[in-house]
Amino acid sequence: MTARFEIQGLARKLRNQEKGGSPYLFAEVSAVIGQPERISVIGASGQGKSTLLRTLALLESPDQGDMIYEGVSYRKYDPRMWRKQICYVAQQAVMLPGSVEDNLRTASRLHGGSYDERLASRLLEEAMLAELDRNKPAGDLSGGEKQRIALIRSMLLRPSVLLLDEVTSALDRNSARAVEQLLLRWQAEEGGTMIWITHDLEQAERTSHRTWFMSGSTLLEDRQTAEFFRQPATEAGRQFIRIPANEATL
Ligand SMILES: Nc1ncnc2c1ncn2[C@@H]1O[C@H](COP(=O)(O)OP(=O)(O)OP(=O)(O)O)[C@@H](O)[C@H]1O
Repeated sequence: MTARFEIQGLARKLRNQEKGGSPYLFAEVSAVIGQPERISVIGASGQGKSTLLRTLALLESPDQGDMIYEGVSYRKYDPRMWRKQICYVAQQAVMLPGSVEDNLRTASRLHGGSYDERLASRLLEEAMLAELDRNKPAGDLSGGEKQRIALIRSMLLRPSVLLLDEVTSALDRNSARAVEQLLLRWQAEEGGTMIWITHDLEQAERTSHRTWFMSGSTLLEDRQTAEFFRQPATEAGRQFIRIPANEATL
């Protein structure tokens, strides 16, 4: 089977390397995504998770390695076309100028697609934003509202790979659960891949089949989620999810 999305030996160098330390924020990151998948990305703060996802979306350039989407290297892609397929949703949502409605429409317009009004209304409702005044200036929204509008704005592009950077971090528990359900439904219907950074390990277990654990400047474990949480393969993984070494094999 041809891989849909393949990452080969991806590396990002540190701009200011500390003496004696690794010259890389991350290196030798390789993975194959052969079919639509739900992947969670976990690891301690500062391991380069956001930078990895931003690199996958070509918002930053890799210093080494390759990324191949449906058989074509990123080097041969128009970055705009790449980002339409592989779309990054930031933790700190940035609103475009104008109203909520302008924000929802602009992404489709910028990417040369048509605006799907019905899908927009459905996603707003599922994200518990049905009552939101779409004429309101987007800059006046709360942090949690902005986060959901930014997510929906990206989903309206129907990307094949959705890169989610802690997209429920500003939400209360009910809204976060609603967004989880929205994303799970979307993935089941659209058949796309989600790669989702989260610091909420229960959320990772609930929402993903596969887990990437970043540690020691690389993708240290790439495992089925259930297996990873039952028995990490590395001491760093065990410590991260706090399983004592003598219990991990039980
Ligand atoms: N090329 C680079 N050189 C030096 N520092 C960098 C580079 N790219 C990113 N950083 C810094 O490295 C740190 C970790 O990056 P990043 O935000 O990707 O980690 P993270 O694992 O997502 O962290 P968190 O879980 O706290 O969000 C950040 O302080 C970031 O500014």
